[in-house]
Formats: sequence, structure tokens, C-alpha cells
Amino acid sequence: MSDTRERIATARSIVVKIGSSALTDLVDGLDRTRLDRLADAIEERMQAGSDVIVVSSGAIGAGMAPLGLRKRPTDLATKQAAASVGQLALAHAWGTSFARYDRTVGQVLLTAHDIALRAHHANAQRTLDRLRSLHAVAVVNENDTVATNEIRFGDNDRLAALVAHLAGADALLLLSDVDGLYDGDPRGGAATMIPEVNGPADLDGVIAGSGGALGTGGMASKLSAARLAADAGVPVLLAAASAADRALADASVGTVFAARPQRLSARRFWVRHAAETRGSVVLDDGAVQAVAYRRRSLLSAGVVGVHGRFSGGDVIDLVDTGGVTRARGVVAYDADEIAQMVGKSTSELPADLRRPLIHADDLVAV
Ligand SMILES: Nc1ncnc2c1ncn2[C@@H]1O[C@H](COP(=O)(O)OP(=O)(O)O)[C@@H](O)[C@H]1O
Ligand SMILES: N[C@@H](CCC(=O)OP(=O)(O)O)C(=O)O
Repeated sequence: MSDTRERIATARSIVVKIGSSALTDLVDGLDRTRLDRLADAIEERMQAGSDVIVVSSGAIGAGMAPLGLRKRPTDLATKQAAASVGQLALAHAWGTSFARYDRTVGQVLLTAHDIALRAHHANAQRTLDRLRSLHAVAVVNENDTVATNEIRFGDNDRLAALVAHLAGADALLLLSDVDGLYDGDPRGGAATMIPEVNGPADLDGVIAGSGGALGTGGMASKLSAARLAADAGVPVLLAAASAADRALADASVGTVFAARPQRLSARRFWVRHAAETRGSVVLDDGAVQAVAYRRRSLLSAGVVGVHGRFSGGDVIDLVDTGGVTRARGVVAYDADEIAQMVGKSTSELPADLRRPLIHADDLVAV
């Protein structure tokens, strides 16, 4: 067995994310039989000594039938209405299912904002910690009814990876309707499964397609969640929910993604993945090379434009002239100060504007 599978099989604390496609059905809504089988597998792992946090999608899927909706809604208001109906049913179903084992369930609803702001972040962390010490299972979902388009996590794969980081988990399991990562969407015909991903080279040529009729992010969101978890030092297993018993018992199924040997520091992780950005600066090619590949500080000479209203201390995006974000960092100046510095060499600047725009320690490539 590979090191990564071994780490997942023996992890002390695990986040298990279950996709909508594994829990709901377009016609019948929430599938309690499948949910019970998942709870059985999770309980067995808890009995064996691991702590488990569940990230459960399915609120929108579970809310569709009661509202007479036949297709997954695409507009924000109907999604929020469906989620508010479905979340109640979903939380109740998890509670009832774990009650068969006398196990108590706590519902935790989060938005991206909650992870981005340190004070909220600490609150969520404290709740998850205490639920764990009281032997209850936290069932987490995005707080869909207050999350607007801008602040949505976008998908629960990313939410689950952020929760794994927040909770200091040792492994992340993504359970879906597909049994692993393939080199192309298996719905499109012949595709080959990739059992292990140890770095970007293993993803060369892989086409990560969209999700099913009920899922949100598809494979692309699972890959970016796996990268986020890898940065946090957390190995990931992607497997079919129908194989949850084996995934949880010995990690012998699905695709595993190795964690990076050294996790990013908490500050760099936050800058790269969790912080909300307040604006951006546009860099010429030389500055892109310097910050993204040579880990240099950002100087005003390489900046060709500035967007947004940000202040010193905010996190901003560093974009190339094609509009692609290449790095993020904690900026030292306000946007209007930077507007006066654009394109100037350090010697042309007044003495109080001669520090780098972003120090190398506060910068991370994306
Ligand atoms: N390269 C790929 N490998 C595996 N599955 C893929 C790939 N590209 C697209 N998919 C599709 O992604 C789907 C899973 O994503 P999604 O529907 O969002 O699931 P979930 O609801 O579990 O989050 C699978 O049903 C599969 O058809
Ligand atoms: N928060 C939404 C799920 C969003 C989502 O990411 O769904 P999925 O791609 O199935 O994991 C819900 O509960 O319906």
C-alpha cells in the first residue's frame, strides 16, 4: 500500500465530504438508504478511534421535490429557497441516522466569509473542536441562504478542504458518484482511472469535466480542492460514496492525492486560499517572473495598473497583462498611493514610498 493510502487509512482525524449526487436523486430527492449506509461506515471508523467531520451537500437537491422543482435551479433566489427547505430535511436525516448509534449530530453552516475573517474562523474552529470533544458529529454545509454569488464557496469540495485545514484534519475523503479520477470524463466514453496523484505531472493531459445534473463543481473543483488540501498538508482520497465502507476502512479504493511534504505556513495558506481579495495590481512580464517564479518582493517599477479600493494590509491579486491571477499578497500601501507609484523605479519615489509594494514574505504564487 502506498504511503498516502497508509496515511489516510490510519488518520486520527478525517473530514468526509459527501456530494449531492451521492445523497439525492432528481426525482425522489434525499435518499435515506444511501445516507444510512454512509453513516454506518462513518460510525464504524469512529468506533475504531478516529474523529470524523462530515461535510454534506444535498440541501438544494433535497429541497427540490418538496417545492415541485424538476430541474436543479440555476438562479440564486430559487437555489436559496430550495436549500432552506432541503437543509432542514438533510440535517434531520443525518440526526436520525446517527441516532441509531446513540450518536449526536451538530449542524454547522459556514460561508467563505467565515473562513476569511480570522475572528469568525476562530469561532467555527472552536465549535468544531468542542463538538469533537463531546463525541458528536459535526455536519457542515455552506450557509446557502445567506451566501450571495460573490461570497459563495462555489462548491463544497473547496469548503471541505478549508474545513480540513481549519480543523487540523489528517485526511480528507471526497465521496461522489464517480469511483475516482479519470484522464477524461468517464461519461464521455473510454477513460482510464488514475489511482495516485503525487504532483502536477500526474495531471498532465487529464481533462476535468463538469459535474452531473445534481452536482455543482464537477472534477475541476475536486482537483482544486485536492491542491488546496495538499498545501495544508492533508492527503485526499476521492472515491465513490457506494464504496464508503472500504474508503473509510482501509483507503483501498479510488484515487489518492499526496500532500506536499511541507505544508504552507498558516499565513501563506491564508493569503493563497482563504483571504478575500480587495483589488488587484497588473504586472508586466518581468515582474510576473520575479514574483511568481523567483519569490522576489514586488516593486513599483513592474506595476502597470491598479484596480479596486484597498488599503495597506489588505490582500490583493497580482494579475498579468492577460488578466490571469499569478500571485496574491498582503499589500503595504493604499490603492491611491500605488496609483502614484505605477511604473516608477524606487529612486524616483519619495522617501516614504520606497518600501516594496508587497514583501516577498507576504507573497504567494497561485
Ligand atoms: N476526469 C474526470 N474524472 C472523473 N469524473 C469526472 C471527470 N470529469 C468530469 N467528471 C464528472 O464529475 C462528476 C462528479 O462531480 P459532481 O457531479 O460535482 O459530484 P458531487 O456532487 O459529488 O460533488 C462525475 O459524475 C463525473 O462524471
Ligand atoms: N450547499 C449546496 C451544495 C453545493 C455543492 O457543492 O454541491 P456538490 O457539488 O454536490 O458537492 C447544497 O447543499 O445543495
